[in-house]
Amino acid sequence: MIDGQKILITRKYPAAGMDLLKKEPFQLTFWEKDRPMTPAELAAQAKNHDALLCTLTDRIDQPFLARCSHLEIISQFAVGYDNIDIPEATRKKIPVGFTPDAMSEATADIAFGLMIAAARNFFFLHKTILTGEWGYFNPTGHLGFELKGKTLGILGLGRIGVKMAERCKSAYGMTIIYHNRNRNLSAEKPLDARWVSFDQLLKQSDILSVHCALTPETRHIFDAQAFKQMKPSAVFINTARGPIHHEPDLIQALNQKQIWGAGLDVTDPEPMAPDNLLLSMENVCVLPHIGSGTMEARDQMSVLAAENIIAFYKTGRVPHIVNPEVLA
Ligand SMILES: NC(=O)C1=CN([C@@H]2O[C@H](COP(=O)(O)OP(=O)(O)OC[C@H]3O[C@@H](n4cnc5c(N)ncnc54)[C@H](O)[C@@H]3O)[C@@H](O)[C@H]2O)C=CC1
Ligand SMILES: O=CC(=O)O
Repeated sequence: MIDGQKILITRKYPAAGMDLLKKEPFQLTFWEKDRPMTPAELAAQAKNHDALLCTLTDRIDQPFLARCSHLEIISQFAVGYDNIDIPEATRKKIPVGFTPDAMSEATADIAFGLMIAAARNFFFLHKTILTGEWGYFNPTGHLGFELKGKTLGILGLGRIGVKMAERCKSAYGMTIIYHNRNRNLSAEKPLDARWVSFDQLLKQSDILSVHCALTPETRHIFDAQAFKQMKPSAVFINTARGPIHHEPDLIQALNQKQIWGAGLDVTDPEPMAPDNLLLSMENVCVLPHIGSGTMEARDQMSVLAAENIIAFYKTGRVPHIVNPEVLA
């Protein structure tokens, strides 16, 4: 039953979901600043609240949970939840909600866009106009490559990976290979996709697009050893989480031409420093974590994050939950 529970809302989230919360008899606290709270601010605020609506810039780690074990629900505005210590929240019996599929199309669009942008040097060539280097049409300068018929390798063929594969198959007739811990049998047939080992994914992909969660297993899975196995003509795309690739190793692989280029929507750390070497490289395109950055996706994320809290207090259930065992 909703009866004046205090909800801490850690950022400015789209009105679509916040209006749903405002219609209920909650006591809402909105953090009005444009920056995230520091860990100390977050813990101090959360101490006086029953529930938290947070996002990937909030560190919900063991020290935070030790201070805030009274929280009744944590509702994450994102599908990725690597900022939350899920085992610890589960031990403390705190249900964690998230917002799956709200941004699958939007994020796949960014992966697809980065693939074309890196294959054709979009960002670097844009800068040559700004610096006055665009002289004449150059028959041999800054040539990219075509995507038709190439092999797309996906690490993590889940909700977003499938959308990326669909785009590449229908636009360019690409061959789809993927690596997951468990095969995605329902996606294999429509995509004509083939499961391969991680090593084979590295060796066979012309475009390698990352769509798995950041976990201890995937952290720095793209390191010097991995890049060495890739084709010198390959493009590496990461729209999942920055720490999945080891940035110094990626820079070295690009410098040594072990791979052809990279398209990144995520970096480690975020934000990336403006003087980062990757930003001056010809075949590299970097975006500031905007995979879910459409009005449609962000509205839907906001609605799902609000609904998770409302449903929890009305029914005891969380429609989109990371740790269902807490409510079992
Ligand atoms: N750039 C952005 O703004 C966005 C980034 N993301 C990131 O994308 C990730 C994926 O999102 P969804 O597709 O919705 O998740 P999902 O759970 O549907 O798909 C992830 C897939 O990765 C596979 N996987 C997990 N661990 C693996 C491993 N060690 N090796 C190989 N495969 C593994 C899973 O089996 C699953 O098929 C999120 O966790 C998030 O970090 C999500 C949304 C927006
Ligand atoms: O990075 C965004 C997310 O939803 O996860």
